Amino acid sequence: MITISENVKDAIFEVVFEHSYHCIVVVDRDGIITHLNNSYCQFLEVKKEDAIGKHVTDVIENSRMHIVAETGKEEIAQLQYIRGNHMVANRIPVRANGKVIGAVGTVLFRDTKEWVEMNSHIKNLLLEIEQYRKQLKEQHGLTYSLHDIVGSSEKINSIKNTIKKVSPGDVSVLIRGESGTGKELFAHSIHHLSERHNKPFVKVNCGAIPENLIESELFGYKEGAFTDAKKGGKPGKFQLADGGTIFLDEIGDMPLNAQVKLLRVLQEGEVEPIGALRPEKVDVRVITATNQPLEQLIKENRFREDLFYRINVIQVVIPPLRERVEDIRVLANYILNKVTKRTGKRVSEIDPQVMELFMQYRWPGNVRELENTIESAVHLANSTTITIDDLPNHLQQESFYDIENHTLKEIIQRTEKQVIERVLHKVDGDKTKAATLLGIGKSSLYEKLKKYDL
Ligand SMILES: Nc1ncnc2c1ncn2[C@@H]1O[C@H](COP(=O)(O)OP(=O)(O)OP(=O)(O)O)[C@@H](O)[C@H]1O
Repeated sequence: MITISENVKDAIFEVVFEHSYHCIVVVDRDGIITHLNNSYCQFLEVKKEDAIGKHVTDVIENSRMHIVAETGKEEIAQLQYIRGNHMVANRIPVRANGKVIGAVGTVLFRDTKEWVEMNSHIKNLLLEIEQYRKQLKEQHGLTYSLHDIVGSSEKINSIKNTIKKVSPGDVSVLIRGESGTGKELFAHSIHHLSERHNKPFVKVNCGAIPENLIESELFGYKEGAFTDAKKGGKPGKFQLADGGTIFLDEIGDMPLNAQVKLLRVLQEGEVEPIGALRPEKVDVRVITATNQPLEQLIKENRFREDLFYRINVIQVVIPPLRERVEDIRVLANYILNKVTKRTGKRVSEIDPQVMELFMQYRWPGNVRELENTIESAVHLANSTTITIDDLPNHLQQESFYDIENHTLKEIIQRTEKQVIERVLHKVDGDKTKAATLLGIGKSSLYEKLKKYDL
């Protein structure tokens, strides 16, 4: 390991601190300024010797440095209004031997002009990227492939293998699974791996189209077919997907009359637009998805049995997230990475306690719910780690009392362990303060720390 002598360290500090164009301030644990660089002095129009030794709030407007020095929670890219300007401030706690001993603050843009210029530059770049994305999507009509399906469980790997086998060719695939399990993602992947990959992928949510419009949406209409019909008519989703794949989501919600027409497409390869004199040929692969018990709908005469056999040539069943707990860790980290890249927030970790909660929770909304939970936690997080406090209340509570899988004793012990961990975190590991807050004796706290290996 290379060791750097104290002299060299001082020289580096001098260059970074004094010759930086950014404004830098350092405070101690009580919020007293110990260092203020020349850039900051000039900007504030204060003399260094007058500022050092004063409380930071007496020298810098709207400062929160003293708060960061107390809580130990960093604050990144926060707007701070100083001397008539909106600045971007970063406040980072300084720790020694595990304790917060102060904080360093930097201000990135000394005037709004620099800031506005930088902002509009970034906005332009983002717009450009968005434009390219749109073009790509228009050309290919799809966004996901098998590589985007994350998971390490046996179940997911076996589904991926099935997908690889059935993707080439035109066989119809029925994808079943609860909401948010990734049915659309798998449908995209099948298209991506098929010979049709550079032709359109068209998604139709059968549950979202009013019953009286579904036929014209799916099969189109001809000019003059009805009073409000557009001049020149309108192609249906099947015509738009010609040569490619149509993904019929929520197929169980399709009305019976549209089911008859769909069967015809599957049997004859023909669609009949409303008002057309004769059917039109289309070449479309059909992938369907549902969360409904189609067999039950057949018994109730709400779904055609002959259609069921046509769409159900290959069936892919995606298990709910709670039945493949092994995927949760890898999915959560993948989603965290995706969200932070998109938002630019510096949150890089998920607290082990949170991960434990994620593994216990039942995830009724599956991967979509996990995505939403992590996205909101990233926005709420005050540090680089997602903690329990950043999670929605219902999740904290429900997972605390998972009565189906744990005895009362286990729940009480886990609750006790989690409460102690949270209190210790709050008081920065100070055991005396923790015992007082918990209302127990210090020796009792030590016993519990030993018991729970904390
Ligand atoms: N295995 C996975 N790896 C990565 N992302 C996933 C995975 N499964 C689901 N997702 C993500 O979860 C979200 C929900 O997935 P998707 O829309 O495909 O679910 P769905 O089953 O079609 O839901 P619904 O039935 O409500 O339409 C999407 O943002 C998707 O990218």
